[in-house]
Amino acid sequence: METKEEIEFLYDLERLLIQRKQDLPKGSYSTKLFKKGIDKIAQKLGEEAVETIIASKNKKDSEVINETADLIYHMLVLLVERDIPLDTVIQEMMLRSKK
Ligand SMILES: N=c1c2ncn([C@@H]3O[C@H](COP(=O)(O)OP(=O)(O)OP(=O)(O)O)[C@@H](O)[C@H]3O)c2ncn1[C@@H]1O[C@H](COP(=O)(O)O)[C@@H](O)[C@H]1O
Repeated sequence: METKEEIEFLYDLERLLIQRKQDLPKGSYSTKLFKKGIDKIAQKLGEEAVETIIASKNKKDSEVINETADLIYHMLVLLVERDIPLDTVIQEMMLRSKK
């Protein structure tokens, strides 16, 4: 299973989202979310979670994968909005795995 490249991609995306939040370039969906703020971002995360749940029950794997990708993207946007590094979440999960 490939892991390093995929995890690196998530960190690259986190860095890109931090840039989006700082620069707010036009035509960027992330800019739109950062301009609207935490209420909109949290709402989108909730919607994507519900869509993932629905897909998991009666849809093809490809739809579950699509919805999960939307969910993870919006989760990263939420973490960036809150200035919480992805690292700190992963470190919390690593702590749990040692218990
Ligand atoms: N991974 C994603 C990603 N996943 C989902 N989405 C967007 O999330 C939206 C979800 O669709 P919806 O129908 O729920 O939302 P909508 O109707 O477009 O918008 P709302 O009015 O509901 O907010 C779509 O517009 C998708 O394009 C994403 N937008 C961006 N990225 C990544 O973020 C990077 C930066 O993107 P920009 O900020 O757009 O340049 C891209 O290169 C990608 O790697």
